[in-house]
Amino acid sequence: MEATRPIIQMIGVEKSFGRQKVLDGVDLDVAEGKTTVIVGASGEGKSVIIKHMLGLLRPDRGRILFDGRDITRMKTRELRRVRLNFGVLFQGVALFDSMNIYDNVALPLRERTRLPEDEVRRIVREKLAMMDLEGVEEKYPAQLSGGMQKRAGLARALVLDPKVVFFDEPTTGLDVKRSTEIYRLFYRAQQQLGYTAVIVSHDAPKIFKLADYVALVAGGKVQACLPPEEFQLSSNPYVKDFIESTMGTIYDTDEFREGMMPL
Ligand SMILES: Nc1ncnc2c1ncn2[C@@H]1O[C@H](COP(=O)(O)OP(=O)(O)OP(=O)(O)O)[C@@H](O)[C@H]1O
Repeated sequence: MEATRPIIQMIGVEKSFGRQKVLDGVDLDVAEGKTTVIVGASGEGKSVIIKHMLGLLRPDRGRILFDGRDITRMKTRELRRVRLNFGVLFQGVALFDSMNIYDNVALPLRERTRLPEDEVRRIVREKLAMMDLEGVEEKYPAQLSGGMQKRAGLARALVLDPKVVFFDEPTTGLDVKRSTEIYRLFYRAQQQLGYTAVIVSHDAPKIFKLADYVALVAGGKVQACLPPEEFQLSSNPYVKDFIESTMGTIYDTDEFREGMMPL
């Protein structure tokens, strides 16, 4: 894979909540235009890492750079401008129930830009089409399936053409078919729009297919950030543990069983 420059860098980031030290020197480069998937056991600090990248949490120590600029030292106004580069889809961040899908997706454009309504309409339709959601503009969130709601949320996250899209637990609550659909559309949209993706996921090892890099968070640090094939061969003990604990899932998949048949 060709080397790409990091669009986000975390350097020696430490963070405690009370007496609990969650991040103990996190170093992580997020490669521009690529997909970095953050994995790790529950409670290891994956979401805390994302919140630092977004500037929602400030580190006790260390720096976080976006495009080479230290966001930990920015004033609120400057940080707000930086955040215009980010699209966010968090677990549990729902659409507004009282607005139809069109208005939900149009909201960031109306709040953050002064585009005329016909331009807003063009962009909203384009993003909904990208998520295979034509014809739902007038519907309200409650009238859509869980998978469609997530896709509408993704359309909204993409509406300002962000440089980086953060996706925390994208498929929570969805069955295998619907979660595969989300990943497929996410991948297709990324091919078209070229954004950098940072995904927190429990879908290992399935998610490895989507990843350019897999970053494992354990023991307060990023233990490894490697392309999936190298990640699976890493000799780092935390990575080996993680791979072993997810191996069960690998053995359970159809592809694996089919692959084993000839033996
Ligand atoms: N604002 C906060 N105040 C206090 N503790 C927090 C706060 N945010 C996170 N924590 C703690 O930090 C730890 C890491 O949380 P985090 O949500 O990042 O884990 P995670 O790896 O994303 O877990 P999961 O996979 O279960 O979502 C947890 O013990 C959590 O309770």
